[in-house]
Amino acid sequence: MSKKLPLILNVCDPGLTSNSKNQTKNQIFHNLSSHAKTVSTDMFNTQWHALLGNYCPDVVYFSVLPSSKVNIESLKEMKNHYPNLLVVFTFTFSDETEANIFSENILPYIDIVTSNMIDINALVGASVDSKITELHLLLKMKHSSLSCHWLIQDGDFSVDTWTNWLLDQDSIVGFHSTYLFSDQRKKTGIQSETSDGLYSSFTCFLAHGYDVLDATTMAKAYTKSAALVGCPGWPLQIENLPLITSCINGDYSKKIQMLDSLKETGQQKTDQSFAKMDLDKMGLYPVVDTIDWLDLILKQGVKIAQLRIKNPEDPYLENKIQKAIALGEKHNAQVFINDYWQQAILFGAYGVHLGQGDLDIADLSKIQQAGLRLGISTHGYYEIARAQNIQPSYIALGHIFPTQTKDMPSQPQGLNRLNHYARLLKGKVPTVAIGGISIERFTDVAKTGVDSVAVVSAITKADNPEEVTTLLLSKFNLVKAEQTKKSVSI
Ligand SMILES: Cc1ncc(COP(=O)(O)OP(=O)(O)O)c(N)n1
Ligand SMILES: Cc1nc(C(=O)O)sc1CCOP(=O)(O)O
Ligand SMILES: [Mg+2]
Repeated sequence: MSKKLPLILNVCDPGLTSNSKNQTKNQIFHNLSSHAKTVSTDMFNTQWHALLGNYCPDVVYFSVLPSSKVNIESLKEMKNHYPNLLVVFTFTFSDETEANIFSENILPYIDIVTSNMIDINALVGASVDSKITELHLLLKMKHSSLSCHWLIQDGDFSVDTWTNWLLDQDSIVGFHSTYLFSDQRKKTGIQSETSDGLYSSFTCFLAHGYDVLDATTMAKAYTKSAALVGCPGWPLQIENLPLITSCINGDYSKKIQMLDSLKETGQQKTDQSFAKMDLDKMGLYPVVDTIDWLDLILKQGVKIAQLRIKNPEDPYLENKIQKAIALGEKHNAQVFINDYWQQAILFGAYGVHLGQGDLDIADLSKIQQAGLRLGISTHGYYEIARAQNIQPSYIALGHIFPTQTKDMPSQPQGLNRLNHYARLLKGKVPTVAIGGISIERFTDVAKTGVDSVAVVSAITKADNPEEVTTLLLSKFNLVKAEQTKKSVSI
């Protein structure tokens, strides 16, 4: 059965529905496997009910001129009828009155505003050289303008750095890409062309069901490859992911310098990569919470495992970490310690596994300088881009299926996305799939090409854990042997 393509209702001003800008947008929708129905603002105003009634779009995308007359009542009724429908609106500033109409009447019905830095500065009365943190504060002060997301296009021709900012009430995230345009393209106003490409591809990724952070990450990757090669499809090159600087859901007072200085300098990728893994020893990756479990699985021949103790008050924590390291050495296996990076360094562990939240707190340089491997959890493209900037020893991709082992704030990724992630990262950084991977699902997960498949309950809840461990080891080896055979015969 073929999968239904996501649908975008593309609302443009009359006269713009058939121009070349719109052709470029339609090309992007097509390249990114989305359907778009393009209608004029007039048509939206008078017929939105019929347009949405036939079959409901995933996103309504308004890319209209400042003079455009989007009917506020229609917008309001639409949002009341379809509260979950995502509405993206490109804001362009014309004058103070238009800006106030936008803020007071249109903004409450929009989920994501896309705009450029100059127009946003004008909207909030900021000077052109305002820092992003100042702009964020001004937007917060202005009405309830940060109840939605703002995707802002910034850029500096002089250093070929293209930055987008994603703002909401408590967060500032910077997405930075550096690439060269020819002088000719610069002269012909490439900036607006780039914003259109970015917003249109962003809308497609939203329509595919990605959240705003993932959709922005992918739109940046798409527009970079469009600038470099012309007409790309689904982004598959890790080099095109943006560099990311962020302060999510928190007080950014300690990060002001890092967030603001980027606007002038662009961010440098860290020049330290973490120690490499032995790829031949990846494969079945059990994650366990006791030394007994670790002993059991290592005795079955497992060569990569993790000690994950979630009680930091455990009186025997240090002793257990030391035992885990010793067991790893005895069995010549790669044993990672979850969370406790200081103790892992102190006792000379093979590696440490950290989550995204830990990345802001842990001293990554210390871990890297001590020669420990680093594994990082991710749950989508944004976190992958963030992890990739750190050049870890492996990237974990979770959670693939619903899991009972841990409360997850994110949605299960599924095999389709895992396939994309595995292709994106193949040969660049080793990958580990985790989350809800049962014995029955194990082979399908291994077939995506990930380097390791991590399991908790498949082993720890099994009637016969030794037997299941050897079964999963042999399942992985079988898939690997088939993949090697295929790659040799190609
Ligand atoms: C291999 C692997 N992948 C992901 C995780 C999850 O780590 P984290 O996000 O830090 O969450 P906790 O495990 O600490 O609850 C992992 N431990 N191992
Ligand atoms: C510890 C953990 N981290 C996850 C992530 O997605 O980051 S999922 C997970 C639990 C995996 O357990 P099970 O194999 O029993 O589903
Ligand atoms: Mg952790």
